[in-house]
Amino acid sequence: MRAIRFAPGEVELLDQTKLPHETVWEKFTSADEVAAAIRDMKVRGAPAIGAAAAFGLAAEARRLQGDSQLREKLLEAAKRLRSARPTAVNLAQALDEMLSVLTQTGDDALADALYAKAVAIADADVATNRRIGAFGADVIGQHGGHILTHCNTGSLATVEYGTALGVIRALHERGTLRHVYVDETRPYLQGARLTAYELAEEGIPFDIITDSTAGYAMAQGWVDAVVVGADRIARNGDTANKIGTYTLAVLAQYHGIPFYVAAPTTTLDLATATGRDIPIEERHANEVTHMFGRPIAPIGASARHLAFDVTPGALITGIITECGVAKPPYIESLAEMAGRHGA
Ligand SMILES: CSC[C@@H](O)[C@@H](O)C(=O)COP(=O)(O)O
Repeated sequence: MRAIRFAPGEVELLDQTKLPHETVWEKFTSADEVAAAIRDMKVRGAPAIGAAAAFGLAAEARRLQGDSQLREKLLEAAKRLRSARPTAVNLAQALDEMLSVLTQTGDDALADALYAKAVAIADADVATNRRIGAFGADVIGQHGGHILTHCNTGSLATVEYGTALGVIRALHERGTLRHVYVDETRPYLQGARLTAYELAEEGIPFDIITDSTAGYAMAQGWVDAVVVGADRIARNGDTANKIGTYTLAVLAQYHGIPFYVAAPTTTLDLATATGRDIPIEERHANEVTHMFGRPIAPIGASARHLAFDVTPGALITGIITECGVAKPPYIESLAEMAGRHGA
């Protein structure tokens, strides 16, 4: 399953706000259109927004071909794409990679070179996720086959296969997965709408649970391990991920259940010392007070929608990357993973 299709000068995104009941592809031919799609969460998930932004910038270069201010305009477009969502570092990371092309290529070849770079970013993501899946299945398979996950980290959140959901897919492929508990993930319901959709397509057994059921599920012994994705991982292992992840990690520790993060090394932000320095996106309160455009709270009720929280590295059993599984102390093991990636 893929939610991103591309060709020179355009990128098509499967509108994730409409899944699972409507399958609507939208075509974009400019960076600003893609930035809006990222902001509106038509495409979401850290690696997926990185890849979408890369194709958005490539499309912009083709649209502006022949413009005397091509480079300045591309730099401005990259800024607007970068600010579409602030927490997922993959977005900035993919754009930095794209902009590195500008210094190596003349104007005439820029559109082709940027498109080729975007394709390389997308292809690398798929290969990376397969490796995360294999490392993750090795380590999580030891704990048992009942897994709890949060948000959506699958093919829809990446280019294909997924990170935490890639681990779950790999466990299923090996025949060791027994059951998945899927947090519904208020308020955008990425678990209930998107993860459930992907698991159903694969024939993987699962139950959706409300986010607040996780503690009871753990206390009942239903959960052998938790695996989640990440939007940004600081140098010390502190991990920003979908709001509610921190709560799960605290619950997992209380119940003695291993808690894993699965993420590509492109989600590591070693320039950021701790989770305190990670920018946390706050989205419109309407997303909490309304559902599918209809009010569920008193009109005018005040609300806050923090899209992510930060789980301290101390609560994380291991961070599964495509270069291996980092274990505490993360200051050392994450630097080693980044080094292996660069090697
Ligand atoms: C492989 S996706 C990893 C994370 O991006 C994912 O867990 C998550 O928090 C997504 O948040 P979203 O707000 O849906 O973009």
